[in-house]
Amino acid sequence: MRHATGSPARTLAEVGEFALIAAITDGLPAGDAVIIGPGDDAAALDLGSPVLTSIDLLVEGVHFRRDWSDAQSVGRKAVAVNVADIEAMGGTARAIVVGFSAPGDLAADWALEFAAGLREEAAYAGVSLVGGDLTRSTRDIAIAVTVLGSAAGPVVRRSGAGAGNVVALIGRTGWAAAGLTVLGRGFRSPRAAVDAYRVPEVPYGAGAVAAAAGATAMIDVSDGLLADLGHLADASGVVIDLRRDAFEIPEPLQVVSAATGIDPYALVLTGGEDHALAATFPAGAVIPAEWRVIGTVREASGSDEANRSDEANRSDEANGDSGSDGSVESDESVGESGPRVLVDGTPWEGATGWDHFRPGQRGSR
Ligand SMILES: Nc1ncnc2c1ncn2[C@@H]1O[C@H](COP(=O)(O)OP(=O)(O)O)[C@@H](O)[C@H]1O
Ligand SMILES: Cc1ncc(C[n+]2csc(CCOP(=O)(O)OP(=O)(O)O)c2C)c(N)n1
Ligand SMILES: [Mg+2]
Repeated sequence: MRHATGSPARTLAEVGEFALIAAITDGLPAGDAVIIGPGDDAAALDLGSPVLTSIDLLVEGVHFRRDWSDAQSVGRKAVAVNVADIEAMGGTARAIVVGFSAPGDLAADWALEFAAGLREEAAYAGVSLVGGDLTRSTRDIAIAVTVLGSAAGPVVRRSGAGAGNVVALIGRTGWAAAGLTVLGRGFRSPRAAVDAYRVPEVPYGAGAVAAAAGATAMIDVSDGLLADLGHLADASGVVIDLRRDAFEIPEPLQVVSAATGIDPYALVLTGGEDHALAATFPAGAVIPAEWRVIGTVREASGSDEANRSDEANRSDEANGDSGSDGSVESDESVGESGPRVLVDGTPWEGATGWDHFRPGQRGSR
């Protein structure tokens, strides 16, 4: 793609908006859902129905840093985190539109490598890039990806979990948080954890398989397993009880835990950004291959119900908010407000996941 913008050292201001659009869209492949791709006032798609759509933003300094992630990884992540939301509905992502905003002095190469990352992950995930928008920003890079998808069967909501269901998980948890933690402390290893932070390994295709297998509720794990299952439990009006011994601590997480003193279970249970899928299935359902049963669903008691939308049971421990001083903040506010997600029958003390506007929760830059 570099040919369209000339020398790699050129800035966006030198390249200009339309040459950059041309460089991004030149020769883009289009899937069979695409009627009109980039280049007109809107794209046209034939998705059948229903159409699933979702958007996620990636903001420099909040979701990524240019010194921690290369542009191609940021492009791949921008696609992956969005496709994960369609997976979590039991659907199949078909198309994305991408908003990209960057300062004029950004190296054009960064934008082109970002676009290459978009293409790479889009091809891998089976989605077509059908449009977008470019603007200049005053300082930081911001990316907004909207994804469109279709569902062959009924869509799987967060609200369908019932007492007696089993809870199952596919994909990794804790890896990205482990990577973010070490990057926050100035290290680049273990490499597998840092790579997981840069680009999540989304279990593409697993959402539709879970839907076909009768999943009653589903969510992707962006903020942290306990936090996201809390959203699902909240929407379903149930309590989820996880079994700690259902979780193995993979080797890179053992290394990060040993080096930092962070509880490896805090990483696995509360670390965000791996975009695993968590779903509930009826008791006795055949759980699809590669899903691991991690817990059960039970009825909310009266006091649980009264506190249905109370999210006091959360904080930020495993999301790499270890600060430059290396300290880990925790939240003691679990208590009278019955938490909706338990571990071995007990409320989790402290971190359940990431909350952008929580005091002390921040992306560093
Ligand atoms: N600015 C907004 N306007 C309308 N809906 C929003 C906005 N922000 C979030 N939502 C909706 O709130 C729900 C939860 O958002 P979020 O936690 O970001 O979901 P996810 O983790 O799946 O990306 C989603 O249905 C999302 O579409
Ligand atoms: C530089 C940097 N600091 C901190 C983080 C950690 N972080 C940022 S957002 C986030 C949670 C997931 O992002 P969000 O925008 O909430 O995704 P959504 O739930 O909407 O899918 C985490 C763990 C990061 N990825 N990069
Ligand atoms: Mg979101």
